[in-house]
Amino acid sequence: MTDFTLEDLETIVAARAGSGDPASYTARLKEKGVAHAAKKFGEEAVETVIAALDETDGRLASEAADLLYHLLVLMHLRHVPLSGVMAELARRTAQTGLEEKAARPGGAAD
Ligand SMILES: N=c1c2ncn([C@@H]3O[C@H](COP(=O)(O)OP(=O)(O)OP(=O)(O)O)[C@@H](O)[C@H]3O)c2ncn1[C@@H]1O[C@H](COP(=O)(O)O)[C@@H](O)[C@H]1O
Repeated sequence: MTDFTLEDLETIVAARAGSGDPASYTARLKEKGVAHAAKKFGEEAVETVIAALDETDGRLASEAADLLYHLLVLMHLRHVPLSGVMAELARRTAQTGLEEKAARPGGAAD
């Protein structure tokens, strides 16, 4: 159990992205831009799927960690704070997932 939160990681990502430190992977992602960060996120998503289907729980946790880190970098580069995502998730708790899906534009349940 750890008390480390996604908000903590978001703060680290913001600091490292703006650090200009040549040793920082986050700063390097920022230099390469949103399209590159989005591509990296997509790669990590695929690796998470593969781990979910075929690998150990430990490997899945590791790939999920890569995925969440890359999501936070992508959100930072697009200036969308985690608090905005949490507010959207909080709003959705008022209904079930299928009700929320049906309420989306063109989102009738399948
Ligand atoms: N949580 C992470 C984290 N998760 C994954 N990664 C990096 O994401 C990369 C993913 O691996 P890949 O093989 O897909 O990519 P790669 O081949 O290394 O890189 P590319 O050349 O393909 O871009 C690895 O380099 C990992 O080190 C992370 N890099 C940083 N963090 C956090 O960000 C903090 C700041 O890191 P720096 O910005 O590097 O100081 C760290 O202390 C951590 O808390």
